[in-house]
Amino acid sequence: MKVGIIGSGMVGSSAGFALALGGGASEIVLIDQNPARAMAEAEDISHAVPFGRPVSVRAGDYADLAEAGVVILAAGVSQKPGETRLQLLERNAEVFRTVIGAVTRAAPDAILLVATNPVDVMTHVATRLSGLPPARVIGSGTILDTARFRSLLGRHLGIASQSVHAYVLGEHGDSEVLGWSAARAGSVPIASFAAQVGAAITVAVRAEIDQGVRRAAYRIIEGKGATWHGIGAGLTRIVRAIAADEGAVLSISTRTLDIGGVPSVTLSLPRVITRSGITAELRPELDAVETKALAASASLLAETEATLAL
Ligand SMILES: NC(=O)C1=CN([C@@H]2O[C@H](COP(=O)(O)OP(=O)(O)OC[C@H]3O[C@@H](n4cnc5c(N)ncnc54)[C@H](O)[C@@H]3O)[C@@H](O)[C@H]2O)C=CC1
Ligand SMILES: CC(=O)C(=O)O
Repeated sequence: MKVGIIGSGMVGSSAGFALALGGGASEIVLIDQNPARAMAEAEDISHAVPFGRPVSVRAGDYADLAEAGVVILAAGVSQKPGETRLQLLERNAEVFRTVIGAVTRAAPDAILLVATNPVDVMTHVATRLSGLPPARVIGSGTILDTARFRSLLGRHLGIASQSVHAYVLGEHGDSEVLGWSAARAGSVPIASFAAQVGAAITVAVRAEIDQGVRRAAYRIIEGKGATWHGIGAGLTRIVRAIAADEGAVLSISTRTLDIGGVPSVTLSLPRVITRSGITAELRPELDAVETKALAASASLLAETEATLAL
């Protein structure tokens, strides 16, 4: 499957690198408003290919997206230290106004996979500007927050993060909701598993993991200016699910109807993803606190969407 990547900065190039090594693509086309950057990243990534599996990696223009199965959107500005994701909206909506039409004209059958922040609202923007069905316009959403949650829970419990089944819901941002009440390790509810291995999830542990997930981007941006490896791998996971028609359940963002009293808003829930895009969505069982927090996250995102003239 051909995969296009618009925006060959840290996120786009990390996704290209992870895709080249991690499978899912037979051809990767990197595009950037700075063609020299796209060419340099494509050349650098292509030098990793002999250590992995065969895949063509090159820089290109929009015409080179013809017959792409997925186009990743990673163009735009990222947060400065202390800046929230939502503060990027106006600048990145302007970028999408120039990019989305060019992508859909060149690759009308591609699934759009949005990474640019604020990713939920940018997925809404991409859906409106492209006119594509929401099932084919997917935001990476909370796939990264879910990975952070699983990683910290796995570390606390002394097990592989792959054996933790837990999701972060709602906004990929400050109002996100950690789904503690539905979390499982193996097939066991997380509190029971924690008690059985002598690693109780106390109020303090829970608060530390919550902040570990919710504040991760701020900490990393403070230390190295931006985040890119986690999202590069997360985008690759989504592309693989599409390319292999997996039916994987991933926490990803798309248009969501009737959530927390909000009729329509773009946010993350666990969703089934196949070659056709999103084919089903799951409403996890939440306790009263989580239900209220998800409603607040949905309202905040809907209010933000409403500020846009599209
Ligand atoms: N969804 C997620 O979980 C994450 C999202 N991000 C977001 O991804 C986006 C990209 O971040 P970085 O790669 O770190 O930024 P970056 O500044 O390294 O790269 C952005 C690239 O976009 C290009 N670009 C800008 N306007 C363009 C246009 N009109 N057409 C083509 N290319 C254009 C720039 O030339 C630049 O190379 C940001 O919005 C950031 O907040 C970052 C990390 C995680
Ligand atoms: C930057 C960003 O959105 C993240 O790392 O979560």
